[in-house]
Amino acid sequence: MTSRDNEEDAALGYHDDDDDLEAFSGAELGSEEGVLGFSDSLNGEVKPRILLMGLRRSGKSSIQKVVFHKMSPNETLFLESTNKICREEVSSSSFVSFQIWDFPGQIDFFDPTFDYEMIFRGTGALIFVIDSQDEYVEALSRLHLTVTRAYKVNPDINFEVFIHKVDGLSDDHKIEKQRDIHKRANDDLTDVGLELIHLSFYLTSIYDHSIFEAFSKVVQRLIPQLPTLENLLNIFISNSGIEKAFLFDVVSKIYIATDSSPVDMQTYELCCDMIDVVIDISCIYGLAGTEAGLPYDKESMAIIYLNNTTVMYLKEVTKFLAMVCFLRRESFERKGLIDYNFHCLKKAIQEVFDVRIKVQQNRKLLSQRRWSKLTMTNGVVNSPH
Ligand SMILES: Nc1nc2c(ncn2[C@@H]2O[C@H](COP(=O)(O)OP(=O)(O)OP(=O)(O)O)[C@@H](O)[C@H]2O)c(=O)[nH]1
Repeated sequence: MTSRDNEEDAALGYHDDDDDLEAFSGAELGSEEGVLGFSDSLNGEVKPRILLMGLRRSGKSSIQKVVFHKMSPNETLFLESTNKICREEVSSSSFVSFQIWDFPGQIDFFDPTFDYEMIFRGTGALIFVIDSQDEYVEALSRLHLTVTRAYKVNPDINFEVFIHKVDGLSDDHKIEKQRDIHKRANDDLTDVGLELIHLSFYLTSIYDHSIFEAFSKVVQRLIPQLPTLENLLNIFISNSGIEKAFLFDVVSKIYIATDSSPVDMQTYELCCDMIDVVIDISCIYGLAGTEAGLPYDKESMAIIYLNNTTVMYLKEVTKFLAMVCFLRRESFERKGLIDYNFHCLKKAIQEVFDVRIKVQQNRKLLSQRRWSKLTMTNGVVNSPH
């Protein structure tokens, strides 16, 4: 934990969910022969922060538990109200690596012990959850207050609004609610001359895949390498006769990149189901007796023939990432070509990671040099560690 973290903890009295962290221990960064090894170089990295905010009982903790802890939606009925800020590290891969802060219901911005400036300064995305099954007037005024405060401290935050619990609404009703919330929230910002602030809206529910899809978009916007990954996937599919390809984080089923053709919900759901099948079968029949963790490795791959002449193909990319693609049966006859192109794609992704690692190392070196200069001028010669 960095000194900055310690400072923040003291300011917040936050609570590190040990169990939660344990659940992710298998998904921490680590190097292993044959897989991308990122641990050393990224240890000193400050991870982008995602804040989960919203009124009490809007569904914040449920979202976190369902997406990152595989909790079944029904179990969330028994979740207790959060009364402290819960912070959790998610480090499934070098690309998907961030902290989630789950806030208890209302945050009092006027409480002097709550240093919101410090919190917003290091934030990458702020997710504001609105319960669509409830009256949302109060939620909208909270959203406005939160967004305007956060924007003043850090204008680079991505503001994401989850119109949540839409499972109880008809399709027409959903669209109507989204339009109304969108209009009111933007009108409020325009009234105070802050129309520059961009809010993104998502209709979500923990009872279907919409919450995973929305979270995927939130995470993607925090990945600086996204355009490069998209480009690589475009090149890959156009040279392999593939119709659609996704790069998935296997643990959370968040897709961190896809080619530039539009994503439809059904395709995304099929990919999630395929990952579940692969992991479930591997849990039962593979890797017996090995240490607990994800039964997913270099050999992991799966082919599913659908009854509409489409083939789904899953292959391991890194310890935590999988490529899932859709193609026609005729195209799959050239599996050799696809595998060769996949090999090139994997190498290219490795290079993207390597550049990131070099940048991180340079930053680390630079800060070490600055540190030693500082200690020398103070007449103390200490090692930075
Ligand atoms: N129908 C429906 N219920 C949901 C959904 N998400 C969460 N809930 C329910 O909403 C209730 C409140 O969820 P929590 O996750 O505890 O809400 P919270 O925002 O963390 O609440 P606080 O900790 O008090 O701030 C629970 O009973 C959940 O089962 C959803 O997508 N659909």
